[in-house]
Amino acid sequence: MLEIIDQGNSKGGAKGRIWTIDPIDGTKGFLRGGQYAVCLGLMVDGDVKVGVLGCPNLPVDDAAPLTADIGTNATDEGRGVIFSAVQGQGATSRPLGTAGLAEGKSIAMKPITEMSNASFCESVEAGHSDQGVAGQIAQKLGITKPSVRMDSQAKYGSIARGAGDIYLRLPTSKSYQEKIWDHAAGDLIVREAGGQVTDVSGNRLDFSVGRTLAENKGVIAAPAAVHDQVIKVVQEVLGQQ
Ligand SMILES: Nc1ncnc2c1ncn2[C@@H]1O[C@H](COP(=O)(O)O)[C@@H](OP(=O)(O)O)[C@H]1O
Ligand SMILES: [Mg+2]
Repeated sequence: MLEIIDQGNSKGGAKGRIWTIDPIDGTKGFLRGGQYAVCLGLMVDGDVKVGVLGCPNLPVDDAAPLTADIGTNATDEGRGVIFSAVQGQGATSRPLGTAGLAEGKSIAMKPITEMSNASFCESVEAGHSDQGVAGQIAQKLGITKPSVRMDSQAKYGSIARGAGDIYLRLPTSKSYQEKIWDHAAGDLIVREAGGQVTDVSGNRLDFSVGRTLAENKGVIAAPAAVHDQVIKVVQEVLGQQ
């Protein structure tokens, strides 16, 4: 078993087929009974081709309102969802219940017609994303609803199915490099659901440079139609830091 685990030592990079797996993403969420995700991504020549997120504590219902304690009151039948996407083929969600896997249905991001009605989705852990800066960005965009804080790539799945609006991950340190297994699946699922996923500078996440997203800082995922508007304000606020 240990030998098999030790085979997961790929350096990543721009050539070949590489699987990323995060068996428990959102470890803190798993420990506190909140959100966590089992994450799988297939990259070919540094491009994400397949993404899968198993979220056992999210409700099956794509339309369930997104709250920090989402899923806690759901029954066993009503809880557990798998998000998946294949490049060029859209994104789906399917129930992951006690009865096994059910049929998938197509998911799409929710259009934001009024920015003031939108809300952010961000990490529970203040050390993973700068919540103070997120507050300033919200204010500049005219967003008044509090951010929904949840652990793991469940955030990507939640905005991809239109339950949430915008996912912000704002660097808390200059040196931290995001890991490819924390983002590969979510990046593809959101883009296939009609979203745009970039770093804080508006550059696409680059999965071709190794085990980390060394060329990127932070993550901004939003419906394609408003992504530029969000990046502009992110840049303004970060420029003032
Ligand atoms: N300083 C930091 N900035 C951003 N992400 C960090 C970080 N330190 C750890 N992480 C990553 O944040 C992930 C959880 O993200 P989130 O806050 O969205 O739930 C962790 O995954 P694991 O829980 O798999 O270790 C870990 O890889
Ligand atoms: Mg992780």
